[in-house]
Amino acid sequence: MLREKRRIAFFGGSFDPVHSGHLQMAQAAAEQLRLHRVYFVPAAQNPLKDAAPQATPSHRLEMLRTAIHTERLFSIWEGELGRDGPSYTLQSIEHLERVYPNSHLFWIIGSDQLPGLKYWRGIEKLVHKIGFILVMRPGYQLDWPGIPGLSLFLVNNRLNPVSATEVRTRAGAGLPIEGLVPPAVDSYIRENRLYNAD
Ligand SMILES: Nc1ncnc2c1ncn2[C@@H]1O[C@H](COP(=O)(O)OP(=O)(O)OP(=O)(O)O)[C@@H](O)[C@H]1O
Ligand SMILES: O=C(O)c1ccc[n+]([C@@H]2O[C@H](COP(=O)([O-])O)[C@@H](O)[C@H]2O)c1
Repeated sequence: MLREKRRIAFFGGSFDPVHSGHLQMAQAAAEQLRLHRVYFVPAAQNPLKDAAPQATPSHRLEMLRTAIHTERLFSIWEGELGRDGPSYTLQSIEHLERVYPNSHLFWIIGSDQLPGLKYWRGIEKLVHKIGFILVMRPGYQLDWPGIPGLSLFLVNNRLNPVSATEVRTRAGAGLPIEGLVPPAVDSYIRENRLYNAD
């Protein structure tokens, strides 16, 4: 009997910190695209961002671990944190396609990433290796990027306006971040005084 190919999604991000929007989008993608697994991929450095993440790689990783540990389908791939320089997705996928042969590979993005997608390194090659799972983000419409060969799989999600910037700003100002991040991440930020939280 022919076995169904495994459907594996990678969810790249700075996760500085991971927040409720990230978790909801991964859950919606997993359900609607019948994913066998979702790997969160913390980036060392987004190639298109000037600023480095505020929290250290080990704090961002620990917050991810604490946020997903009860979710059966979720794991973390730490490969980008161990690489020097910008975290190019193509470089990650060229490695991952060897680790997961005979699988359908996907990369999850929010709709704010669409306008910049054509600037990703080797995007013309990347689109033939993976499908992009697109999650709408308030304020960012479906702006078709016009990249030949691009496969976009649209998730029907409840819009969530939360951003990591909002979490960092509120934590820095001593305001509550309850509901924006899982309770364990909230405690972690306070205990470790991240983002100047007291
Ligand atoms: N609320 C959200 N709705 C939809 N997509 C989101 C949302 N938050 C983040 N994303 C997507 O998740 C991925 C990782 O995002 P990232 O870790 O940079 O969080 P962020 O909230 O965008 O951070 P920052 O505010 O620091 O830019 C990106 O593809 C981004 O588009
Ligand atoms: O490969 C590229 O050129 C590239 C350019 C921009 C963003 N990315 C990836 O997109 C993901 C989103 O990053 P961020 O910082 O917006 O959360 C993260 O995994 C980045 O490494 C990748």
